[in-house]
Amino acid sequence: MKMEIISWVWTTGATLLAWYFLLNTLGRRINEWYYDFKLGDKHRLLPPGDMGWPLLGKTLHYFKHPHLFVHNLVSKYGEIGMYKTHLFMKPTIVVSSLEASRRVLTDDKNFRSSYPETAITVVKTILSEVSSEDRKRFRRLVTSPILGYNALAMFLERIEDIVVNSLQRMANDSIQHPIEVITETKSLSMRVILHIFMGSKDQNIIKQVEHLFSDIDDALFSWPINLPGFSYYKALKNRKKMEKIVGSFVQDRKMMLKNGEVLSEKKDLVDVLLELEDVNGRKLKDEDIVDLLILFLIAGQQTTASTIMWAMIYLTNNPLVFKKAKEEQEEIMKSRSPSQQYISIEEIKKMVYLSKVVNEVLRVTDFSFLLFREATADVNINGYTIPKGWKAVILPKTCHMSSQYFTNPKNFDPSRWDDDNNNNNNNANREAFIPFGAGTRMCAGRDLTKIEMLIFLHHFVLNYKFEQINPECPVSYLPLPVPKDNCLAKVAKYFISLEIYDKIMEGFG
Ligand code: HEM
Repeated sequence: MKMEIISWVWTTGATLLAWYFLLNTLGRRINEWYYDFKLGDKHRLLPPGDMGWPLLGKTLHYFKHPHLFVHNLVSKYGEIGMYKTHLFMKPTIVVSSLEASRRVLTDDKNFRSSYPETAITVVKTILSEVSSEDRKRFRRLVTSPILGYNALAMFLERIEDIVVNSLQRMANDSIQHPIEVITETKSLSMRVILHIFMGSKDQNIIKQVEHLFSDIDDALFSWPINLPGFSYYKALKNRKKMEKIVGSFVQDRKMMLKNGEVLSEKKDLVDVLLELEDVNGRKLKDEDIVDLLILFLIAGQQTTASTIMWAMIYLTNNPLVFKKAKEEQEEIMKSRSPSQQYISIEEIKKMVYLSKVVNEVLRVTDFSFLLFREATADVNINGYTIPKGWKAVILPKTCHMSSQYFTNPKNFDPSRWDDDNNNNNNNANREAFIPFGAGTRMCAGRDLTKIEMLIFLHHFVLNYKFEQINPECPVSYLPLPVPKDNCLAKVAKYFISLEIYDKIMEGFG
C-alpha cells in the first residue's frame, strides 16, 4: 500500500511537471507563431528576441526591472541593437544601439509617437494630434517661452525663490525628523512649473492643481480600466476637475489681458500662450492651454524631481566633485556686486563645471521610461525589419551605460565632459547622450530642467549638507528611479555652525 502511494505521488508529480513544461514552452511560443503567421515571409527579417506569453508578452518583466529586461535581451541574443518582444499588449522591437535609436527618433516619416493608451488619454496632448508639419510649427510656438536660456531669463528670480524656500524648508524640517527628499523635490519641481505657467498670485489654484495632479501622474502606465477603485478612473476624474479649475483661470487671465491688467515684465507662460498666434492669425483654444499645462506637469515634474534628488546623492557621495563644484560657485559669488540679489543668466553661463555635473547626473540616473514610437511603414535597419504597425521602443539609459560610448560607464565623473578631455579612463560620446530624446520630439523642458538644477545645486553646494538615513536602500525603478524609503535623509544648512550641524546629525544617528 505504502509503495503504491509513493508510486502515485511520483507519477502525478512527474505528469504535472511535464504538463507545466509543455504548457510553458507552448504558451511562450504561441505569441511568436501568431506574429510569424501574420507577417508571412517578412517574419524572417525580424530581429531575434522573446515574444513572451499571449497578451501579457514581457510587460511584467519590464515592470519588474526595466534595465535588466533590456540587459537580459542583449546578453541572451548578443549586441545586435534590436530585439523583438511584446509590451503593453503590442508587438514591439526594443532598440538598443545608438545608430538604430537615433534613426527611429529622428525619422518622422516612418515613425509616429505612440504611447500606451492610458498615457495618451490622460495627457491628451495637442502636440501629438496635429500633422507633422503643423506640429513642428506649433511646437516651436508653444515651447519658445521655455526653450533657450535667454527666453528663460524672465523666470529666473521666480525659480530661485522657490529653490531657496524649498532647501530652507528641508533644513528646517530635518531639525525635527528625517525628511523624504523625493517628496520635497517633487513639490519643488511642480511649483516651478506651476509658477512659470500661472504666476505666484494664484496660490489657491496652485494648491488645488497640486492636489489633483498626484493621482493623474500615478495612472500614466496603469491598466486602462475605467471603473471606480482603479487608478485610471481616478486620474480621468481628476483631470476633468483640473480642466475646470484651470479653464476658469484661463478665462480670468484673458479678461485681464484684454483690460491691460497684465504688465509685460510680469507675464506668466499662460499670458504668453494666450497671445500666441500662428501664421494664419489663429490663437490657441482654452482647452489646448489646459492640455499643455497637464503635459508640462506630467513630462516635467517627476523627471526633474528625481534628477535633483540623485544629484544630491551623487555630489554627497563624491566629495572631490562636491568640492570642485563648490569652489566654482564661490568664485561666481566673489565677483558679484553686493546689490545683486538673484542669480543672473551670465552667472548661469559661468557654471561650467556644475553643468558637467548636471550632464553626468542625467547620464547615470536610471530613468526607466521608454520612448514609444510606431512604424507607419515597414522599416529596415541594419538588415532587420520593424514591421508596419509594430512599436519601436528606446531606453536612453542603454546608450548611457554602454562602454562603447562611455568608458567605464559606471564611474560618476563630470570631467568626462571636458572639451579637451585627455582622460582616457572616462570618456564621453556626446552623440550617445540622449536623456532628452532626439529629433523633433526632443524634450521641450530641457533648458528649464538644466537651469532649475543649476540654481538648486548652486545653493546646495554653497550652503547645505545632506545625509541619507539608509544609503544602501534598494531602488524602485518605475515610474522613475527612487530609493524605496523615498530617500529618507537629513539636510542641514552650513551657517547654523558646524557644531549644531553635527548635533543634528548625531540626533539621527
Ligand atoms: C530631467 C528632466 C527631464 C527629462 C529626463 C525629460 C525627458 C524627456 C524625453 C526623453 C522626451 C522625449 C519623449 C519622446 O521622444 O517621446 C521628453 C519630451 C517632452 N518633455 Fe521632457 N524631460 C525632462 C523635463 C521636462 C520638463 C521640466 C518639461 C516642461 C516643463 C518637459 C516637457 C516635455 C515636453 C512638453 C515633451 C514633449 C515634446 C514633444 O512631444 O514635442 N520635460 N522629455
